[in-house]
Amino acid sequence: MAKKKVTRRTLLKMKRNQEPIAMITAYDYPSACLAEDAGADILLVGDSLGMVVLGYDSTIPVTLEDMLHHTKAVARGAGNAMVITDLPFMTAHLPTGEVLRKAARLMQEGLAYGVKVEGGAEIEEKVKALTAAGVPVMGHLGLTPQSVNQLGGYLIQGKDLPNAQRLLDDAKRIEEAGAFSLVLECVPEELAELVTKHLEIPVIGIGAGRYCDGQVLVYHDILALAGDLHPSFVKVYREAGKLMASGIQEYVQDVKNRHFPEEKHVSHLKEGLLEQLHGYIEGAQKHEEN
Ligand SMILES: Nc1nc(=O)c2c([nH]1)NC[C@@H]1CN(c3ccc(C(=O)N[C@@H](CCC(=O)O)C(=O)O)cc3)CN21
Ligand SMILES: CC(C)C(=O)C(=O)O
Ligand SMILES: [Mg+2]
Repeated sequence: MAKKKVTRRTLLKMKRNQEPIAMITAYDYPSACLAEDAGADILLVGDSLGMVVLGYDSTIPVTLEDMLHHTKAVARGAGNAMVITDLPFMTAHLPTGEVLRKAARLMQEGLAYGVKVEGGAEIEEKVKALTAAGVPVMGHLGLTPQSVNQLGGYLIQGKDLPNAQRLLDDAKRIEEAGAFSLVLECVPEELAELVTKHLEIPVIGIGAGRYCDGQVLVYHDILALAGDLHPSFVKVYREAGKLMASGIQEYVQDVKNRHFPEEKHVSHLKEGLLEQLHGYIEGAQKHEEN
């Protein structure tokens, strides 16, 4: 577990000291407890939960109510780690009052520390408004999965000069709008390094190479727990999915073969009680006959 409550100041200090920031997604109480106990600095309640937990094939259908439900559970498992929740699809493009109200619900009801918002210049004013209202904002640039239908797939971003320049400009604008950190997803390592050096706020990469201030991966990806998605930036640390599948298969077979439950899993009636119950049943049957 991180020694002290992680705040935006902790993360700034880590960047200055070149101490890597470890972030991982968490979606419920047990995943939050495991990540917290492992010493993760930030738990991200990512809208990827739509794909790895709720079974949708993108993050687009995920609602604020979904995010709230999972954020509450994660907050109960988080000790010192910072809990950040994704604003779901379209939220940041609503009128400012509505954006503030939704962010407020994630903090007041969900107990999130702050929110993460996908986008650049087009959401700059919303980042300013959130920041002014006391909502810590984490930006998210590069591959922004909520725009998958617009982007044409989960593709590496910022590969040519105009797109790389736009990413650099967006990053600076999001920082200047008040964001306390930035996620950079699926961009070439050299570009991510430039952004990281260019910004004062911590940059946390996913598929963005080795030179960001921190890294984030999806919980289910590092444990090979789910999904048809196998992004090339993922490192599988444990084949937990296989372990779980074999355990569940064994249980089902044990039930069908009557190998479960065994004597040690059962309780028994006290001496004599069974005979009394037999007598009771016989008495009831006689009563019915009469
Ligand atoms: N399980 C999971 N892990 C994630 O990292 C993740 C989600 N779900 N859902 C929401 C988004 C979608 N993400 C993705 C999904 C696929 C790729 C992917 O396969 N990318 C190709 C790059 C293709 C190219 O441009 O060359 C890759 O090979 O990594 C990347 C990010 C990241 N997020
Ligand atoms: C992959 C991370 C950055 C994310 O946004 C999510 O999990 O939803
Ligand atoms: Mg997300």
